[in-house]
This record gives sequence, structure tokens and C-alpha cells, in this order.
Amino acid sequence: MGKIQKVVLVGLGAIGASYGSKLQTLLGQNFKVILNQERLVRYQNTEFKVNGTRQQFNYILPEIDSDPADLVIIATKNAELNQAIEHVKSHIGPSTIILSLLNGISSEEEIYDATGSDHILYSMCVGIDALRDDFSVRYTSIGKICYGEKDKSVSEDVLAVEQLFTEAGIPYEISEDIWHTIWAKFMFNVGINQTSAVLKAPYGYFQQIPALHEWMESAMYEVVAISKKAGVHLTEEDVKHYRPIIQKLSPDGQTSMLQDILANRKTEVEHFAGKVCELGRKYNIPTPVNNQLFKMIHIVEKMAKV
Ligand SMILES: NC(=O)C1=CN([C@@H]2O[C@H](COP(=O)(O)OP(=O)(O)OC[C@H]3O[C@@H](n4cnc5c(N)ncnc54)[C@H](OP(=O)(O)O)[C@@H]3O)[C@@H](O)[C@H]2O)C=CC1
Ligand SMILES: CC(C)(CO)C(=O)C(=O)O
Repeated sequence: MGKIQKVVLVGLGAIGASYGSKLQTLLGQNFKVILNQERLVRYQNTEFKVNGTRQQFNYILPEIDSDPADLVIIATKNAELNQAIEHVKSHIGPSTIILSLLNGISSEEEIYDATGSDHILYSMCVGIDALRDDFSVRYTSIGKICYGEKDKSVSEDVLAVEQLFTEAGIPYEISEDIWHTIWAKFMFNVGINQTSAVLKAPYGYFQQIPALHEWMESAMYEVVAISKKAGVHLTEEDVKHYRPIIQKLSPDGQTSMLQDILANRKTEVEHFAGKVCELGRKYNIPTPVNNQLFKMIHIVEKMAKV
């Protein structure tokens, strides 16, 4: 892969719009956002703002016939991933790099199953406190995108993405062991996203209330136990690594799962507690905290519909 010139994004939400606005500024017409017909009507008639600045995104329909993109970025929620893959498929050629910014530990495998692509870089973003309110996205910290090859090689694809992110001003880190990094992030989401969603607690409460912090970490330690059986070997150090990161987040900021609850959207609980409980059963490891969180979040989702 030479220089990345054409980028396609699917998922213009909190994450997609935050990083996408930087790519839009760098690439102009060579940065496209895929929307299906129903979304196109909604988005075309509305101003889209990131941190208060109007964005002129170039929207295209999934079925538009075009040359493959150099890079496809997927930034939907997990529940929308299958549909998003269908929407971008016609933009994926034999050398198109694919980057999935979704939380959880399964999106890259799902993308591989659906596309058979050999150019999927494993990735995730951290430290970003983006908030979405319909067509307005705001963040105080853009965090960084961590990515890499699952086999830890520094491939041409890795270097091409590095050049793009540098030119676009997107903070990034080429992870030495991206699979470990993704699992560590998964552990963090299992803790903070789920407890924040149940208590409707923005980050400020996690910064100030030790008992809440402890409850969050009790959910994370269940992931640590499972990771050892799964060959990833998270440790207490991985849990502690997130403590200063929480302190730096905006006190009013909300996890993506809390944002989903407040906006009456389906959450990603199946990909967090759901996955932990599934792996706990597989490896015979008790997961009482996540069992409760799984039930509670489903109840909270149902309460929104009553
Ligand atoms: N928000 C955050 O701070 C963080 C989120 N994450 C992770 O990043 C991922 C994305 O989260 P987030 O940005 O918060 O999610 P959002 O819900 O804000 O954004 C998802 C976007 O995808 C769009 N979308 C869904 N399906 C399609 C489709 N088929 N075609 C085109 N667009 C589609 C949605 O459009 P519409 O609204 O029109 O339905 C929405 O704009 C999640 O896995 C989350 O866990 C990771 C780190 C931080
Ligand atoms: C790490 C955190 C909590 C914010 O970047 C996140 O991944 C999310 O909100 O889903």
C-alpha cells in the first residue's frame, strides 16, 4: 500500500465524526461518509457540527459505483456492524485497509468473516470523551487511536495509516501488542461503561467516589481472570493503567453506553457483560458481577420502552 488518498467512513457518530472531521479537513472530496437512503435524507437536510464548527461531509449511498477506497473506517455500534459491513463492501478492494474503531473483542473477526480481507488492522480508540447529540458532536479530549497488526508486524499498511494520521493530526499509537491492548480496553469498557450506564453516572463520579471505582474494577477483574485462560494474560497493572486515564476525562463526560441509555438506544451489553459471561461459562470462571450487570442493563433498556 502506498500513500492513503481515498478514505471511506461508515458510522458518523461520536467517534466517527470526531476523527472524521480531521480526515475531512485533510482529504476534502477524497473523504466520503457512507449513508443509506433513509439516513441520507436526514443528514443532507441538517447541519452537522463538531465542537461547534459546521462540517461539510461528502455523503454517498452504499450502492454508488466507485473505485475501492485505500482505507475503510468502521465506527458504528456493534449492533449495527453487520449492516455497516454490507454498506462498505463495494468500497473494499484487494488492498483496501480496514480499521474498526468499535469497542469489544469481536469486530475484527466479524469483518474478516464477512469480507475475507487480509488487510484488517486491529484497532480501538481510548481517552476520547466525545458526546453526540443528534447532529452535534463535542469532545474535550480526542484521545488516540491505537492500532497494529495482530501478528505484531510493522507492515506497509501500518506505516501507511501512520502517515495518514500524522498528516491529519489524529493522535495515534502503533501498539506493540494490539490484541493485548484491545483486551485491556475491553476490560475497561466492561467496568466503566456498564456501571456508568446502570447508575447514569458521568466520569466525575468515578473520579470522586471510591466505592464506585471499586465496583467498576470488580467487573474488570473478572475479565482479567478470563484473559488468562484466553491466552491474553491481563494483570493488575492493566487495571491500574486506567486510573490516571479516568482522572483526565471531563467530569461531565459520559461513556458511550451511558449515552445510549440516555438516548433510549440499544446498548452494547451483549458485547461486554454478554461476552464476559459467555467466556466465563466456556472457561469455568465465575462472573457474578457481570451476570448482574447483564441483567440490570437489559432491565434498564426495557424500562426505557415502558
Ligand atoms: N463515544 C465514545 O466516547 C466512545 C465510543 N467507542 C466505541 O466506538 C463505537 C462507536 O461509538 P459511538 O461513536 O459512540 O456511537 P454512535 O451511536 O454515536 O455512532 C454510531 C453511528 O453509526 C451510524 N450508523 C449506524 N449504522 C449505520 C449504517 N448502516 N450506515 C451508516 N451509518 C450507520 C449511526 O447513525 P444514526 O445515528 O443515524 O443511527 C451513528 O451516527 C462503539 O463500539 C463504541 O463502543 C469507543 C471509544 C469511546
Ligand atoms: C473509554 C471510554 C469509556 C471513553 O473513551 C469508551 O470507550 C466508551 O465510552 O465507550
